[in-house]
Amino acid sequence: MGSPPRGLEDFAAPSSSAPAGAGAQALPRRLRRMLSLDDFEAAARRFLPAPIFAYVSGGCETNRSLRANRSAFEGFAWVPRVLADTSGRTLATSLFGRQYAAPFGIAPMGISALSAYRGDLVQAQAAAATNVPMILSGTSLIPMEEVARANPAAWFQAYVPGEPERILKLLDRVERAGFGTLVVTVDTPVSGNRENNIRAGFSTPLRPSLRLALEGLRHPGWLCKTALRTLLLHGMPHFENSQATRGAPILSASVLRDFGARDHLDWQHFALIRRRWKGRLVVKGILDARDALQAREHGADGVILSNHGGRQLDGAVSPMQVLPGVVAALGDDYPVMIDSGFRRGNDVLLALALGAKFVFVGRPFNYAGAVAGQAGVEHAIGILASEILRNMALIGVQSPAGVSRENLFAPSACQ
Ligand SMILES: Cc1cc2nc3c(=O)[nH]c(=O)nc-3n(C[C@H](O)[C@H](O)[C@H](O)COP(=O)(O)O)c2cc1C
Repeated sequence: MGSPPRGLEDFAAPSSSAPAGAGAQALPRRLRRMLSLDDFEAAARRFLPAPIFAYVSGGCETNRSLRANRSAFEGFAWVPRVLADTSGRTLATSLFGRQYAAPFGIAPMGISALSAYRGDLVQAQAAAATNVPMILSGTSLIPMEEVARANPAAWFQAYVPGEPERILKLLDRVERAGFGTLVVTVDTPVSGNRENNIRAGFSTPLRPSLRLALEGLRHPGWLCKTALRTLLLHGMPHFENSQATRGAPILSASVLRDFGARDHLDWQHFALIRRRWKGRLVVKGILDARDALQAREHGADGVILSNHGGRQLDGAVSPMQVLPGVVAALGDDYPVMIDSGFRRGNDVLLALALGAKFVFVGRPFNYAGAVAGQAGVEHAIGILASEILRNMALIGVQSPAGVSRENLFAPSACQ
């Protein structure tokens, strides 16, 4: 213990194509103490005003799904193979015809530029530098055009508006901005009951209050490096990307958001999107194999199994629990991706062993951007990548795609 995490390249076999990120360069001191993704959470808890930390970290109601997302991994165990010569192992992973440097990417997170200075850009640039995918949230605060310029390979996530006309206008804007992959999030017909946010004094838009002001003053690092810097250099942030035109400001006395009703959306709306959107189309927020089949039948190029990080339906099953059934229904070739609760390289490998093609990670990258900007996100990516690379050697496989149920103890238990 005590030594800083070694950079990814130190762990990579010479022939492996690993993300750059936390490579050979000396790490800033504040990052040397970040040995695992959870360390970023502890650092962000200190750095961020309590209402903002609560918004990022929280689930909803009793946090049952939030907890289940972590405990879902407990039921699996590896049976490693030995003397398997893994010296040539690589993290390189193909998805949608593109080779990424690792089998994971950054999940879409709304208002990331509130916790980290230019948060969406920071995530996009870190993803570009390390060659992993990053999904820009539809409730982000930096114009999508700017993020696409910084990372032309970034994906865009939409909470599609309720009216067909507004859906089409948004799609046209996303296409003009240059995004090639659209992710449609479908687990938010209404917002989850985030009473934890209310208790912590958080709302969107943020309402100015004495409590918020005091919290800002008690966190001078965030106040100066994120909040005031943003206001001085870029003005009041707005919801930039929820629709074809700029939306409401993030700080406003009125809590009215301009998203409108979405609980009437159905597969016909999705069919409309498919007809208009010529690029790659991914559905995020699926937990039932029947919905995954519907998505494929309606022309989706892939699905992301997700319970929204435990932020929507409290008690929703963890995606890891339904993954084997969904993969069985869709077959081994269809891109089934997954998120919610992934914190370790081990978690990523478990999902791949059960048939997922790719994993997305949310909160840790948000925390990493908050406490250390782009370098922080790159370091977090490097940590996760090095954990996967190390465990591949310990399990005895050459590539992330090389793990399978055969590497798991009692694989029948996970059907
Ligand atoms: C702060 C925050 C904001 C989020 N905003 C969005 C969003 O705008 N769109 C979306 O599809 N999912 C959103 N999510 C869900 C994530 O994309 C992802 O499903 C979830 O965070 C994965 O769980 P994890 O944080 O445990 O890795 C958000 C999650 C968090 C933590």
